[in-house]
Amino acid sequence: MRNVPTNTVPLRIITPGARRVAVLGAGSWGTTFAKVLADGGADVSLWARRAELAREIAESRRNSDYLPGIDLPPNLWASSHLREVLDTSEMVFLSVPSQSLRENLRAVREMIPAGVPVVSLMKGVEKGTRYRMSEVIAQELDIEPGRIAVASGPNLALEIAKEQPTAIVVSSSDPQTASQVAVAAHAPYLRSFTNNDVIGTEFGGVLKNLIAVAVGIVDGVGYGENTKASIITRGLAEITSFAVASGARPETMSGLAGLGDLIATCGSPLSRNNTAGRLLGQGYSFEDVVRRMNQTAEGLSSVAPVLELADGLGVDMPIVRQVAEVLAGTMSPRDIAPHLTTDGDDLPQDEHQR
Ligand SMILES: NC(=O)C1=CN([C@@H]2O[C@H](COP(=O)(O)OP(=O)(O)OC[C@H]3O[C@@H](n4cnc5c(N)ncnc54)[C@H](O)[C@@H]3O)[C@@H](O)[C@H]2O)C=CC1
Ligand SMILES: O=C(CO)COP(=O)(O)O
Repeated sequence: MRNVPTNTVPLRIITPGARRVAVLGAGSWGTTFAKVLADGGADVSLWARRAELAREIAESRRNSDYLPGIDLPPNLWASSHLREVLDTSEMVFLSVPSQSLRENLRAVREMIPAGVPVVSLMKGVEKGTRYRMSEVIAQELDIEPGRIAVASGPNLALEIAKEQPTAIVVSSSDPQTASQVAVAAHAPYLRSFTNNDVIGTEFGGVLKNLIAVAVGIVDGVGYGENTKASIITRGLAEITSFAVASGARPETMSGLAGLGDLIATCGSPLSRNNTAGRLLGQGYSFEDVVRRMNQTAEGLSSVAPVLELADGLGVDMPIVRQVAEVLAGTMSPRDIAPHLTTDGDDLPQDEHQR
């Protein structure tokens, strides 16, 4: 990170008439999304946990640890003080690691302006409780579901920060909230769609991470495109079964938040989940992988709660189960070929059977 003087006061630019939005979490996605919102015309305040990062963003318009080489726009301001960031905001976006969401919400509960939409940008499930992020938000902020939205899609942060065009879907049970958020969450390089399938949109983002870990594992082992394509295809069938059994619509899983994100995450070395899998496939232990990753790989935390949910739903998830075994060290990465592995009792299996 660049050294910036500590005795200067970052300036916040206020544009008359501009929408004022807050983003909590200044990692790669929170900062990129703050840029999207600012490029879409909003005045954005971004909360960074570390004061030196807030200062770097506000003064140098850079987040050099997470988004090296990216210039941030002048209407994006940052602070490490939650109250300053949330004050007068008309919309709040949340982008902290999923396992820390509940504690962060407890800290801001009293500061979020009444009646404003609250939007999850996160792709995880809470360990222990197995709640989706929108459920944690509803519980901790005690707000009606129609005020909550989730946004998901093929959204590798660094590509978007470089203004490479992509799309995202904003979902809420209240179509007005979804539209309001989608209007704010756009930029010349990011097109926002809407839907009202919150469960599918959220689970799409969670589940594709697990398939990306599996693809990373076989990549690390040295297997080629057939293996990866088979895992992606059977992975889509597996995550669709899970999501539909949870109440999602199947078409959401073939949309941006499902198939779209699956392709992006499974195919890119920028994906942290894919990278974590590749390290496992190369023989690193789970502990080594966690030590080497200095960014959030949500899939590693979501495996256990997703499998617990699958058990309750009676849905078989062979790929995710084998990822769990590799993580636990009870299966060699070389043996992960979930589309091929069977005890033989259930052959032949109809490809379209769920
Ligand atoms: N990076 C990406 O391309 C995308 C990420 N996401 C999702 O966004 C969420 C955030 O991930 P990233 O920004 O990528 O992670 P990151 O690892 O880049 O940044 C996480 C940020 O949270 C901070 N943090 C760590 N522990 C915290 C705590 N206990 N309380 C508050 N802040 C804490 C870190 O200091 C860091 O600034 C995840 O759920 C991820 O799945 C969604 C779409 C794209
Ligand atoms: O969600 C993402 C892309 O849509 C980012 O994936 P990773 O968290 O694996 O980097």
